[in-house]
Amino acid sequence: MAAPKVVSPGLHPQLVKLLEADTYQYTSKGRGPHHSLSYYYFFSRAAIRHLGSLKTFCFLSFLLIIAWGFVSQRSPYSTAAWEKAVLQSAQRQEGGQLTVLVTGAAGFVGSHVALALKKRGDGVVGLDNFNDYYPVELKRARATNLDQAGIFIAEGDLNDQRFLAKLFELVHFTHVLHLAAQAGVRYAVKNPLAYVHSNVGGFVTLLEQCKNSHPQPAIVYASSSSVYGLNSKVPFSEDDRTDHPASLYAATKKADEVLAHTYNHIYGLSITALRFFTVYGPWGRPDMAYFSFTRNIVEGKPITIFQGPHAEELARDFTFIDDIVKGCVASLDTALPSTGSGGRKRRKAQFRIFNLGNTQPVKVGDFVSILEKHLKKKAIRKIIPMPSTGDVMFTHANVTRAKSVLGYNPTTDLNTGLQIFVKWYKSYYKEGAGHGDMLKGYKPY
Ligand SMILES: O=C(O)[C@H]1O[C@H](OP(=O)(O)OP(=O)(O)OC[C@H]2O[C@@H](n3ccc(=O)[nH]c3=O)[C@H](O)[C@@H]2O)[C@H](O)[C@@H](O)[C@@H]1O
Repeated sequence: MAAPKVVSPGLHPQLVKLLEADTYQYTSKGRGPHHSLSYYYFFSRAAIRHLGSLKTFCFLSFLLIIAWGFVSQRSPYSTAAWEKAVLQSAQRQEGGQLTVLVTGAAGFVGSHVALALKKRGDGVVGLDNFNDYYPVELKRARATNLDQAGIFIAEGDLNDQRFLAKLFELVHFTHVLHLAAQAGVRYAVKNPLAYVHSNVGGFVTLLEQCKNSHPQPAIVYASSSSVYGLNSKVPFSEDDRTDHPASLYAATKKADEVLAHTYNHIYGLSITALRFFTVYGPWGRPDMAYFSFTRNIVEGKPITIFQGPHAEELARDFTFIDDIVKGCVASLDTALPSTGSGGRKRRKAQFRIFNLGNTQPVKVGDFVSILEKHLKKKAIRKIIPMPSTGDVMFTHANVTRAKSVLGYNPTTDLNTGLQIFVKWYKSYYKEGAGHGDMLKGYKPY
């Protein structure tokens, strides 16, 4: 088939020839190497035909150059300064053995573990999209702490393949600690697709990147106690059923576990899932009950305490952040290397699942009493029926496996942990410290 003949006023004949050849390649034989040039050519020709002058063509070209400059400005990861910051952050110090990409590094657990790794000399690069699920100022403040410790957080979305590819091209990560997620059980009713986007789409994009890397990193990632769903066998053990989730959030975390298994099975990625049990502590998440209850008690506002269908109290195996950090670090240290290369596994790779809980469930009413004691203020308690937004009645971790393989041994009871949290909360939000308005207008889900 012959290429269509076109009239192109104002263009050099050589250029016309090149463009027409390329246009032909694009329209009749699939995508040619210069197809964006062809789009531009068609667009320009149409403009010239309709507006009728070379001046118009020049003006459009000028606009295109400005627009291109704007687009490339919006990709911070294409700058030399960005690359330098990533490389510096990835440098190991004396005593450091690992080079770790921490996703969700501006988040609660991510910021704590990133600091712990950096402190012992590991190379650490953070990744976070700084979404506004809860006040971004708190994430920025955590990022400032990391920055002061020499940890750079690359800002971008996990679903952005180019962004991930660029990071992995610059740094050979030995490990990925994947903690970025759309968190929160109840918010999933309001915005289910945010969970699918981050927890499923983002996770698969990351796994794809890891599988394609040479060498492949070992992956440790955050699952959740919520995968036990309606399980009634206590305490929860890793081999218990996890096929009856009570929330869409839990369903996406369960999806992560099965997706992880697939990538381990086909591509030889070494993968460890950590089922966290209601983690709390300083620099925590404002959407969680310990944080939002504290705020309401301090401000003299009522708190809502959920109750089961037969007036039973709900209970959680609240776990202090320092214990979780130790569990994460031990998981990284005991992770075996991945075994795949070039899209195939060479041999079977490590696949592990651990509960990281405190092993001592506490009823929500008792947990509020401990808060009252440390805040030296009574809560205005409103007992309401548990809404049908995905909560489960209780959680309780069996950590035998984590104990024997990771040496995991939770040591902070709820009384001590909440005392530490309240101390942090008061110092952080005190008047005049610049953080007073950080949560203004924010309502947890
Ligand atoms: O362990 C987990 O897997 C999960 O722990 C928490 O989820 P949750 O246990 O629901 O934590 P909170 O939202 O802090 O709730 C703690 C307890 O307070 C109760 N609650 C919460 C909010 C409220 O207004 N009233 C109330 O009684 C909840 O039902 C729950 O029993 C986290 O939010 C999840 O991201 C995490 O995956």
